Parts: sequence; structure tokens; C-alpha cells
Amino acid sequence: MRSGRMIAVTAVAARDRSRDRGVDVSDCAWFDDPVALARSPEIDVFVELMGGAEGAAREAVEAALAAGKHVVTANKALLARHGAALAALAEAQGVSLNFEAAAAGGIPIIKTLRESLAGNRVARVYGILNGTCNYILTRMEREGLSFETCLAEAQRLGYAEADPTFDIDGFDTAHKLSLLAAIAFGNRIDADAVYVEGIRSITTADIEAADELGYRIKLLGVASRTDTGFEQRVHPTMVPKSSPIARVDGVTNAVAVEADFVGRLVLSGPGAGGDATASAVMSDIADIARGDIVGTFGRPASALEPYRQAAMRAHEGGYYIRLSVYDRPGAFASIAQRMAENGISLESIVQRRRAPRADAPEHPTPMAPQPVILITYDTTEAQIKDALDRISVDGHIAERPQMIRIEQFA
Ligand SMILES: NC(=O)C1=CN([C@@H]2O[C@H](COP(=O)(O)OP(=O)(O)OC[C@H]3O[C@@H](n4cnc5c(N)ncnc54)[C@H](OP(=O)(O)O)[C@@H]3O)[C@@H](O)[C@H]2O)C=CC1
Ligand SMILES: N[C@@H](CCO)C(=O)O
Repeated sequence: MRSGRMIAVTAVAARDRSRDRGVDVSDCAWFDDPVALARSPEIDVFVELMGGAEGAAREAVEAALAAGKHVVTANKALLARHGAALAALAEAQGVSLNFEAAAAGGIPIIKTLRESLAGNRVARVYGILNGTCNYILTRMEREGLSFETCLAEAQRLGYAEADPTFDIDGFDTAHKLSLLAAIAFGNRIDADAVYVEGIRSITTADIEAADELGYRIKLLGVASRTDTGFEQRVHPTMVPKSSPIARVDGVTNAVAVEADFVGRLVLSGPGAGGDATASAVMSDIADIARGDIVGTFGRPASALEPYRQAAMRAHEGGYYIRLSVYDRPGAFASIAQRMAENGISLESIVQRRRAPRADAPEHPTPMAPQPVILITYDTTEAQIKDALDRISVDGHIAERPQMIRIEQFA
């Protein structure tokens, strides 16, 4: 390894000593208790790959730092919750707390933001930060597979979290985004302030409609400076097919940084899986071996500023709306009127006929709901939500409206 020093794994801890892990660890000291390993006088660096914001992971990392050991972790849940306190402890002890693997797997986005872009004022950081979700969306789109089948495969391949709801409900992306935002903007981490929607509500009908309209659907994390504060949001997003991010498929992640001097930088690479994670973990260990100690978030933990959250209702952008509209006179006009009352201009309206089922009656009822797709010009979250609330009350639609934000890239 390119660090100029020998690095040896001397001790390991896990729950099940008898499990075959595909590597020979018989030369390593075995610890049933990771906290005891963290305090062992025989180690210089403690590598935490257990996961979870509390419990063994937190206790062991705190114990290692308190004992003056460098720590490398891939644990975004832990850092999103306790990162500032752990960074302060590392600083006080004069040791590193490195976490390259915690965001976007094998992509070196932590070092890029923290070190390479230190001279830039960052305006926006966004990207596909969860390999599991991108893998699911890609396979649903390409092969028409069910959500459940794709998730099971992502679990089998080792991409998903121990509890995959963190992936599919967007929390894993929110944890990663909050870490990137802390480095990019110098804000205290506040993962609870991230607006989060996951991918459970995305249907093949949405994926097909997006395709016809020139978009693809991706779970994006977006953190940006706005006039009223910092926006941090995670949600399924329609991205123009022509944008680089639309072409990022499978377990691949991509992160874009927009900043004053560098303009736009896009990094892409494997976002999850053993090899990608190992690559990032080893780069953190190599930094420590070389003696490169950099503040966890690129500045003293005490210099991180309180997070000034922009209201999500003030978010501006275009929207994709899918409605299931009863096929009866006046329904269309009523919907268009509600949009107009809320100052929303429509870029397109598409009424899609449901494909007839083999067992459908010869003369279907004229009331049967039909999918209607609306694309709006830029409007605010408050305006669109208000319009959809009113449309729901009017009684012309059969299901809750589907709403997906559209993101434009310069
Ligand atoms: N999977 C991925 O692609 C990526 C994962 N990460 C992060 O890496 C971390 C680990 O993820 P992943 O490898 O998928 O998880 P796994 O569940 O596959 O592995 C967790 C490991 O930690 C050990 N472990 C768990 N709890 C304890 C405990 N109380 N005491 C001792 N050992 C324990 C387990 O031991 P045993 O095997 O005996 O059960 C297992 O070896 C998480 O923070 C995750 O978010 C980050 C980037 C990518
Ligand atoms: N579960 C995570 C692992 C990488 O952080 C993902 O799918 O992206």
C-alpha cells in the first residue's frame, strides 16, 4: 500500500467467531467485545465497521478516541447523530476520525470536499448517494422487475444496510447528505432537519411516464445555499435524460459539487459493496500511516456554525404530478382551474388511457379513473401542495396524487 509504512491487521472483533469470512484471521487476536479491542494497547488505529448510531459502534469509537487511537469508520448513521461530539473528542486527543467510506462508497468525496475544494465557496452538493436505491430503480426501469425482487437482490449482493428501510426510505442518503453539507457549508450536522422521502411510492407507471417525458427517476440528495438558509432534501427526483446524473445506473453513485472557482465537478463510482468500501477504508488508514491528520469536517468542530434551515415550503422547482382522474365531464377543467388559482403554469398535460384488461367489461363505466400526468413550470412547494390538497377535496381523483420534484442542472 502507498503509505510508506507497514500496516498490519493485528486484532479483530465480530459477533460470531466461527463464521467463515473468506479471509484467514487466525493470526489476529480475537475480541468478543469491540470496546475491549478499541482500548487495546496493541493497536494504533481502530476500524469500526459494525454500523448503527448507538450501542457497540458508538461505545467502541468513543473508547478508541478516549484511549488516543485513530479511528476509521464507514458508519454514516453514527456520524450523522454524534459526528460533532466525536470530532471534538478526536481533536482533543490529537487523533484522526476518518470516514471516507461513509458517503458514496468508493468515491473519494469526503477528501475532495474537505481538502481539494477547501478554497471554494460551495453553492450546491447533490447526487445519487445510495447504491441500493439506484440499483432498485435501474432494474425496475430496465427489466420491469418488482420493487421487492430488486431489494432482495441488493441485500444478497451486500449493498443494503442491516435494516434496509434506512436505504429505501431515504435515511441513509440523508445521513450522507448531512455529512457532506457539514463539510461543504461548515454547518453543524443536523440529519433530523433533512427533508426525506424514500422510493417506496415509485411505481412502474411513474417510471414509464418519466421515460416518455424525457426524464429518469433517481433518489437524489441535494444540499444548497438559498437566500433564506440551507436546503437539505432527499427525495425521488425527475432528472432530464440528457443530464450526466441520469446516466448513473445500478449500484453506481455520483456526486456533483457546484462551487465558485471549480464550477461543477462530478465524481461517479461504485457506491456500495465490499470492494468499494474497502477501497475507501484503506485510503483513510493510509492517511493515518503517513501522518496526515486533518480535522474531521475540515475545520475545528467548535467552528461548525448552527444550521440555518430553509423552509421546504419555499423550495422552487418544476413538478411531475400523476393523478388518477374519474373520467367524467368537468374533471379536467376543475383540476386545471385549481392549478391556475394557485398561480401554477402547466408545461404539459398528458391523459393516458389505461391498457384494457383481458377481463375488462365490453362497455366500461364512463366513471373509471384514468391516469393524467401534469408537468408544471417552476413553482413553490407551498403552491403545489395547496393545489393538490384542493384537487383531492374536489373529489375528481380516485387516489392520493403522486408528486415528484424535477431537478434542473445548469
Ligand atoms: N455494505 C456496504 O456496501 C457499505 C456499508 N457501510 C457501512 O459499514 C457498516 C457495516 O455495514 P455492513 O458491512 O454492510 O454490515 P454487516 O452487517 O454485513 O457487517 C457488520 C459486521 O459487524 C459485526 N458486528 C455487528 N455488531 C457487532 C457487535 N455488537 N460486536 C461485534 N461485532 C459486531 C458483525 O459481526 P458478525 O459477522 O459476527 O455478525 C459483522 O461482521 C455500516 O455502518 C454501514 O452503514 C458503508 C459503506 C458501504
Ligand atoms: N446501504 C448503502 C451502503 C453504502 O453506504 C447503499 O446502498 O448505498
